[in-house]
Amino acid sequence: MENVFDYEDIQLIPAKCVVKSRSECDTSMTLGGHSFKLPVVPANMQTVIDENIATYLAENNYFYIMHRFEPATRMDFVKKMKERGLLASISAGVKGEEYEFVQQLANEKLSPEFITIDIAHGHSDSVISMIKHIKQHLPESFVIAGNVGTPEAVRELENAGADATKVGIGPGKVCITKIKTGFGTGGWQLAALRWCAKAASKPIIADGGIRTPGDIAKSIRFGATMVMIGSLFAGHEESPGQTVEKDGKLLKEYFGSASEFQKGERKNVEGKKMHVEHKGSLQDTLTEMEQDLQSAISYAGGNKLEAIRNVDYAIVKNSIFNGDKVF
Ligand SMILES: NC(=O)C1=CN([C@@H]2O[C@H](COP(=O)(O)OP(=O)(O)OC[C@H]3O[C@@H](n4cnc5c(N)ncnc54)[C@H](OP(=O)(O)O)[C@@H]3O)[C@@H](O)[C@H]2O)C=CC1
Ligand SMILES: Nc1nc2c(ncn2[C@@H]2O[C@H](COP(=O)(O)O)[C@@H](O)[C@H]2O)c(=O)[nH]1
Repeated sequence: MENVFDYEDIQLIPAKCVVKSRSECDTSMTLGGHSFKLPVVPANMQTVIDENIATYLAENNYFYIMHRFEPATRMDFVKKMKERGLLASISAGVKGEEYEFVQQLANEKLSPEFITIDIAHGHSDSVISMIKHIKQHLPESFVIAGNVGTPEAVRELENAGADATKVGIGPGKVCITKIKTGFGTGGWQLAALRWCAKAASKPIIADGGIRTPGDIAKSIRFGATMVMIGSLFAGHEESPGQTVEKDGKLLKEYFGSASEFQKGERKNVEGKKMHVEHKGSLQDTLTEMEQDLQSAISYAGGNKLEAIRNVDYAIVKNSIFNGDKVF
């Protein structure tokens, strides 16, 4: 590992503008042969996405990944999305019952367009075996596997058949993996992304640690095809987390998928619960992200997302915020 840095340590360097208006800049991207408006996906967590949000995103050409924490509803969810002509994008784990679920989908000829294998330590035989199981029974599904934090892991999961890998162990806002285990990419997620992206031959999804819209552009610069975001999406009026009022201010609950709140027990806890500011509508945030990304593309000197991939950058260690509050 040579240079180690994170989002706040980097600034992208502007190139000459080639557009007359930022509205000319195109933020769309493709994954698995499907085109989406933004290279952004809300985290597959229970306080970030539910069926209503998934449907809204699918109807409006945004990528989504439904979480896996209400397993009994997944089959019906896939059916409903298919009946409406919408993309079905679900998550799976690696335990025994998940193998049966995949088999059941295959028996019913229900092939979700996207399946994300979502476990904490994705560089494992259990994930490799699940990738192979999905590819055997649902060969049409695009498989995203994770989470990982090393080039070796990216290569192994790709070789096992994963169509994309998800990078990020512990950079999340409600993550306590770093504190509980001493491991992860928390604090150097952007450098880990670059490290992994250099080894990847398929798309990478950068997962966790995004705190500002500018971090999306930085992720693209360092090799991400898509960026998964939890905390910035958890506070909307549509968000599934409970709304609470504190000192006259509206807040929304956001908890980790490995938190005691999610698990219902205090075992192998690697996540916590917090409250995030109530932010209004989800579409407002998506629109703001699109505009900020259009602006980023213009600073990169192009009119498409790809322009960001080649810009120069400066490492300005921990100096960006200088105590300023961005939002
Ligand atoms: N991105 C991140 O940094 C992290 C994300 N998470 C999220 O939390 C949720 C729960 O994750 P997870 O606990 O993996 O899911 P599960 O509870 O479904 O566990 C999946 C399987 O992997 C095993 N397992 C989990 N962690 C390890 C490990 N470190 N070494 C060996 N085996 C392991 C589990 O067994 P057993 O429980 O018996 O060990 C279980 O059999 C997921 O949504 C995940 O994305 C959790 C932590 C980090
Ligand atoms: N270590 C843990 N990571 C978790 C947990 N629940 C979710 N996550 C990861 O965080 C990101 C979202 O990060 P954010 O910075 O955008 O808020 C999410 O996609 C997961 O990968 C957890 O309990 N522990």
